[in-house]
Amino acid sequence: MIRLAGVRKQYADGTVAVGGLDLEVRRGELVALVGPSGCGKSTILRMVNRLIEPSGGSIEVDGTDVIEADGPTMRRGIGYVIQSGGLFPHRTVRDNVATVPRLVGWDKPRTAARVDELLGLVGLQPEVHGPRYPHELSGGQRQRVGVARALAVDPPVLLMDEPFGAVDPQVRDRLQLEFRRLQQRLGTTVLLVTHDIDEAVRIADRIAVLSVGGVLEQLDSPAVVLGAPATDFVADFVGADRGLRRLAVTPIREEDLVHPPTLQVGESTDRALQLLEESALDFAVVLDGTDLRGWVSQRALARGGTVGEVRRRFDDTVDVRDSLKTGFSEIVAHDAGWLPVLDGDRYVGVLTPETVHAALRRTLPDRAGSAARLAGSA
Ligand SMILES: Nc1ncnc2c1ncn2[C@@H]1O[C@H](COP(=O)(O)OP(=O)(O)OP(=O)(O)O)[C@@H](O)[C@H]1O
Repeated sequence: MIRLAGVRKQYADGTVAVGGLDLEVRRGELVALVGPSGCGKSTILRMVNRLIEPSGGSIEVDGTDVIEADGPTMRRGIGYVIQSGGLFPHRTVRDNVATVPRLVGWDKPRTAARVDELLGLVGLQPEVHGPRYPHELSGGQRQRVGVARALAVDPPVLLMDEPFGAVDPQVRDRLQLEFRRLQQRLGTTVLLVTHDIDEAVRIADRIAVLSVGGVLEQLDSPAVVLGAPATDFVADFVGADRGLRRLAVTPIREEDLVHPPTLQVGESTDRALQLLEESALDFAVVLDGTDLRGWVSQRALARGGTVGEVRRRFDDTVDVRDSLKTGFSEIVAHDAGWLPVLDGDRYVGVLTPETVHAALRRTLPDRAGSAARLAGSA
C-alpha cells in the first residue's frame, strides 16, 4: 500500500536526514517507525504525504506515484495525525472533524452524519463534545478528535506522528488499544512514528527500527525484533528488558501447554490413583465434561470417595487469549507452579514456567532465518 524505494532527503543545509530508504507497508497493516531522536522518522512520514519533498527515490501510495501527484489533492486522501491533535483552535470539535469532508464537497447532512459517527467511534459524545472548542477538552480528548478528523473521509492510508505522545500513560494505554481495534476494523493502512518502543510493541504489526540517516536496521514483527534483534544497534535500542517485553506480545498457544492426566468429578478415587500411578505426575486436573472443577493430588485421593469430593479449587485461571506476560504474572502472583488455561469455560491445558520458556523459543525464527535477515539488511 505504501512503497518507498531508494528514498533520500537532504535538507538545504546539507543534512542527510534519510540516505536511501526501501520500505513497504502492506495493505491494512500498521507499521511503527522507531528510532532515536533525529534519525529521520518524521522526515520519512512527511515525505509520504509530500509535506516534505524527497531529494530522490520513489514513493508510491496504493500504486500512485506520490511525487507526480498533486500534493493538496493527494493529502486529502491520506489522513494525518500529529501530536496534540493539531486541531484548529478557533473551530469547534464538529467543525474540526468536518474539515476534510467539506473540502472534498460533501453536503451538510452527509458531513453531519459522518461527524456524529466518528465522534462516537473514538468514544466522544457528539452532543456534549461536538460544540466545544479544543481548549475545552482534555489532552486525551483532543487526541481522539485528531484521530476522528483524520478518519473523516475514511482514508485508506493514515500517517501518525507521535499521535499519543501528549496523553498521560494510563489514558495512552487505553487510547492505543482502542485505536488499534478501530484500525483493524476499518482495515486502514497505518504508518506511525513513535519513540516509545512499548507503544510500537503493543500496537504494530511490524516495527521498523531506524538509525541516524534513516537507515533501516530491522523491519519485522514485535516478537522477532525483541527476540532476535538483527543488529547490535537494534538490541541496544529495544533495551535490556526486551525479554520481558516479549512476554507481552507472545500469545498463549494450546500446543505449548502441559497436559496432566484429567479426571471426571464422578470418578472413584481408586480408579484415579491407578491413573496417576501410570503417569509421571502426582496431580491431575478435575473436569466436569470439559469444564474445569479443580485439581487433586495423590495424597488427597488416598482419602477415598469420589474425585469431586476430594478436589481442590484453583486460585486463578488464565485465558487462552491472554499474553504469556499475563499468564506468567498470575503464576508468580499466586506462587503457583502451574495454572490451568481456559478457552471460555473449556479447559485446554496447563501453563507452567517451562511452557512459558518453550513458547518464547517458538516465536523466534530459526538461526538460519535470522542469519539470512542479517545478511539481507547489511
Ligand atoms: N528543515 C530542516 N533543515 C535541516 N535539517 C533538518 C530539517 N528538518 C529536520 N532536519 C534534520 O534531519 C534529521 C532528521 O529529523 P527528523 O525530524 O526527521 O527526525 P526524527 O527521527 O523525527 O526526530 P525526533 O524523534 O526527535 O522527532 C535531524 O538531524 C534534523 O535535525
